[in-house]
Amino acid sequence: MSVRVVARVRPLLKSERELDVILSTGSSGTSELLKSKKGSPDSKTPAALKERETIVRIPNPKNEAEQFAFQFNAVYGPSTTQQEIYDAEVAPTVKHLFNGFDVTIFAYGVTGTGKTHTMRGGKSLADRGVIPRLLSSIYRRSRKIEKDSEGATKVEISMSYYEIYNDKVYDLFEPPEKRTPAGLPLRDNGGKTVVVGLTERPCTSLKEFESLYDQANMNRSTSATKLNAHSSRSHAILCVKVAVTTGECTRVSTASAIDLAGSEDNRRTENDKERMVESASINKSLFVLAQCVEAISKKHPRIPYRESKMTRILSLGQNNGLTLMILNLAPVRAYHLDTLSSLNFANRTKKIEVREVENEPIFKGPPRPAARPSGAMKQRQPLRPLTSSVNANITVADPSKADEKKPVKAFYVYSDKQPTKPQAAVHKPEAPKRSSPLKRKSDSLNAIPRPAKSMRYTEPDKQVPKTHKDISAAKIEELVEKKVEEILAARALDDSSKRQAQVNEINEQVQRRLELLEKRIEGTEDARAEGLSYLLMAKQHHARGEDSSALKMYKLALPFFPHNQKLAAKISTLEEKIRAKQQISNANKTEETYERDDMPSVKKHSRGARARRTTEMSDEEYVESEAGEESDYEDDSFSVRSRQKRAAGKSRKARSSQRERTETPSDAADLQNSLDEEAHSPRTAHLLSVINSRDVSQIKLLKGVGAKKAEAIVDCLCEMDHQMEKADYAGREAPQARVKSLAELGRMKGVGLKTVQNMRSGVVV
Ligand SMILES: Nc1ncnc2c1ncn2[C@@H]1O[C@H](COP(=O)(O)OP(=O)(O)OP(=O)(O)O)[C@@H](O)[C@H]1O
Repeated sequence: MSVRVVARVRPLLKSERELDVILSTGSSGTSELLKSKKGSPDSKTPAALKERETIVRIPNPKNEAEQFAFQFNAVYGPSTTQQEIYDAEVAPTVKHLFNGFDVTIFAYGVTGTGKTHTMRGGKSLADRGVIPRLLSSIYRRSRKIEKDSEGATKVEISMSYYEIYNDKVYDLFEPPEKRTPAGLPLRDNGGKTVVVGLTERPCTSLKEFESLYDQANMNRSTSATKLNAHSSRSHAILCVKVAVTTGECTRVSTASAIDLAGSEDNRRTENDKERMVESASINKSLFVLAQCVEAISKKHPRIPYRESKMTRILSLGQNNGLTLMILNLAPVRAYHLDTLSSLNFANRTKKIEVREVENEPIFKGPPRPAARPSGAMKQRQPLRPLTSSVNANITVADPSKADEKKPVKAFYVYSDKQPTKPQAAVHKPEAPKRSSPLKRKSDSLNAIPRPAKSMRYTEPDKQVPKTHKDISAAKIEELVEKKVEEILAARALDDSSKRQAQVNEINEQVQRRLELLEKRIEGTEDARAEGLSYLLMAKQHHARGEDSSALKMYKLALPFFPHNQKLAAKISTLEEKIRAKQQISNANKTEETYERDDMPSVKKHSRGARARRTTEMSDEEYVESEAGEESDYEDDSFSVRSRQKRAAGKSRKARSSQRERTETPSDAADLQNSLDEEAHSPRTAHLLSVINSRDVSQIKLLKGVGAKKAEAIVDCLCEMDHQMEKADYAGREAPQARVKSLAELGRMKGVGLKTVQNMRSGVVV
């Protein structure tokens, strides 16, 4: 069965106009624009909705007269309520979940198109999204099953909730302070990707779920961006495990509800540095997802799942069960290109075939008292060698026949007649034993032999006594126990302890090697992500015409892609461009100097006066406002003259503004002194670090600094680099120039001491 893809078009937001609606639905003859406003139901009644549209139309951006049509399993218009979309798309999957099928529901779309609204929804009953409604149905069905079976069937529900933020996995049931910088590792386990060390919380009622879920959502990374006041900065994955136990047979299935972060066009978001890094990571993972979908639909032998944690976890086309994708769309022109690319992505996704495989039931001994943990107890994913091993052999789920089958299956588990097939013991759904991250079928080209599992399997004396205890009540377990004891005794006779020590040693070595390998792989992935984020930032600087910053970013990206000729070419082109710009500006400066030297009013200045002039005249505001006036040339006497003018009391207004802008030598010295005193305060350190970051978006946030001044500062830093390279490094690449003191900052072109003080006063540490 292929992935079911439905589109949901959100209503217009307050800031959007009906005029800008470009999406329509229906066949070409009867196509109707999707433009109802939030809260104003359009002409469609719920009954009409049952006929369900399946086509979305969007104009060709290059030729508006033409339209592209995309067909999905269903299309929901702006007036569709949360209840309607749940009833039509999600409710039917609940019965499959209880029949042992895994269900995956994910929302995909550009930022601000309604993914979180669809998945989580609002607080009111009517606004509740897919997730709370799904949980409500699960609890209702559980109670019904338990009641109908008069207690013979028990349903246990537990859940884990985590986010993938900047390509790192964090447990949302844990407070952010407990997070480690590297996040939680992933492992492949029996064909499924599992997160190691994730908290799994038992959850017995809807109320309990709601409080857990709300609390966990507070740990989720969200921020305001220009396009969405509550933008999700991470992909959030909620896994609800449903275990239905009848007698000794347990069937476990999982519903995964995924709220993906939305792709972002950073030319529109105006993101700052931190948001930009998040955005780069979000865009990268969505790009990899698109590549995976493309590779699957084109039947490529290699699907690049491993290139991002999100795609590894989502494993589209690899997971069994039912998969539903809700494509969220905004109806307006501002999203035109993004919507088109989402529609193309969804169009490819709908062709992906998923195996509709039912999870096999797990055969257990009598339920243990600890099987249903209560309260907020933290339950790590358990190791269950027996259940999984038995599970691997079971074909009949009928509990009445279970007794007949048990001895044979249990015997299989611990018999040493089949030591060459250790996989049976390892292929269990919930035992997160270490396994190679290179295991996936699609990555088989890169796969390396993995002796680890067989080594682990041959540790019977570590596993068996625990399992003995677990199954000692049943007759069959006595048989198994006996058999195991016989085997152990035989091994003991055979100097088994010596062998065991060897096995342990090898096992540890293998484990260490695997860890090293994983670290190396994860390290490479992290490095690549970092490199990509530099590239993205470089592109964004470039697009804004900030060539110097773009060049810096490209240079920072270079070590991550050392053999990328395109990147090297880009860097040298930019260098050329900047050099040419500098030559032009130098030439202009020289011309200006000549002109000034030629002027009769220009006097030779004393050293102190010249320094003062630099200080006074370097303040950009001052230079701008006084441009063309006499002060340009009469600086040495300027402050004295202005005092004289003040005394004469002429044109007070004009002078008072001039007074504000003009520093007397002693004012400048005071200012300089106070800045020197503050030279090593945390505030100064922070200010200098912002300046030295060369990040225009950060610098422009400083008090009294606008975009232009910020860019001028970065340009000035780049010019300093250039001068250092020329003067001290004979044209070789020099380390980045840094501003080391406030005085130095004040000397920069277009800054000035007053500006520095202004900037500094606005810094909060
Ligand atoms: N079907 C809808 N009905 C009413 N309001 C909606 C609907 N869909 C989205 N909205 C509103 O649109 C805004 C953006 O929605 P939401 O935060 O869910 O977007 P998102 O796709 O999750 O964005 P991001 O990827 O940035 O997290 C919110 O104010 C939300 O209330």
